[in-house]
Amino acid sequence: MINIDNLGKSYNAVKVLDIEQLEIPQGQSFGLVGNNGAGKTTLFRLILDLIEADRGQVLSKDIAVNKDSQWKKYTGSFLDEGFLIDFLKPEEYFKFIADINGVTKEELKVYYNDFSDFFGDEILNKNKYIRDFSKGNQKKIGIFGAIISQPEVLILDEPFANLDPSSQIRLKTILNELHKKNNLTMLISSHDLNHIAEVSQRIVVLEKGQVVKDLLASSNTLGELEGYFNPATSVEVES
Ligand SMILES: Nc1ncnc2c1ncn2[C@@H]1O[C@H](COP(=O)(O)OP(=O)(O)OP(=O)(O)O)[C@@H](O)[C@H]1O
Repeated sequence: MINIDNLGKSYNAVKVLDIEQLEIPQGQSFGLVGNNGAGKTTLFRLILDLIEADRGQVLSKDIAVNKDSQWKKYTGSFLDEGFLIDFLKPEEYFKFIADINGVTKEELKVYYNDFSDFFGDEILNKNKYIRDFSKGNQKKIGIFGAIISQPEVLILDEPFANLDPSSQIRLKTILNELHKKNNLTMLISSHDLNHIAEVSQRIVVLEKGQVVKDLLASSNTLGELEGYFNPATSVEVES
């Protein structure tokens, strides 16, 4: 579904991404972890053709994302608040995205209903511009915006950050249900190893722009990740 081929990006002669080969098959829930500055957002920005690679390419359904924009029709994403239109109210923003993607008013109403627990009483009918919402609520608006089009591919950068604990739990349920129901290909980054382990079938660790671990989820995944990020706590896992 998404193929990364010999992809490299540097800033000021410093390599920030260097991935020879990475394939994310259709329907996989793919978690991306790594310390600050490891290159997670850079990878997502390259997949979404928001920045230009120095070398290599990203293919979505075998077509280079920087050569053809077909992928935009089936890809939903939210990386940061730059994706929002902050002088709109949430409903105006959602309608804008719905209109672009041919989602009807009725369908949008159904999605509002599906997301009512996640939104709480904080997002809809507030008569407030997106810029005036808290960081966590802006994140909820962005995540919902990415999902409205019912994409085949969903890319979210640190979706759990800034959310309160109840919303984090609800988001995990939403993502797992979407993944299962729609055979969604899901790319999610997070600093929270527990969360990422709960929503991913596969977890890749980036370090200094390189893939240093590529794990298929199992009962040992969390322990392996904790061992990697904090070797002092590493415990031998009996097989
Ligand atoms: N526009 C830019 N100009 C210069 N350096 C950049 C630019 N964008 C990213 N970088 C650098 O690239 C490296 C990777 O950044 P990136 O944001 O991809 O990391 P990250 O893994 O998402 O980090 P974090 O977990 O802190 O969000 C960092 O060293 C960052 O400073």
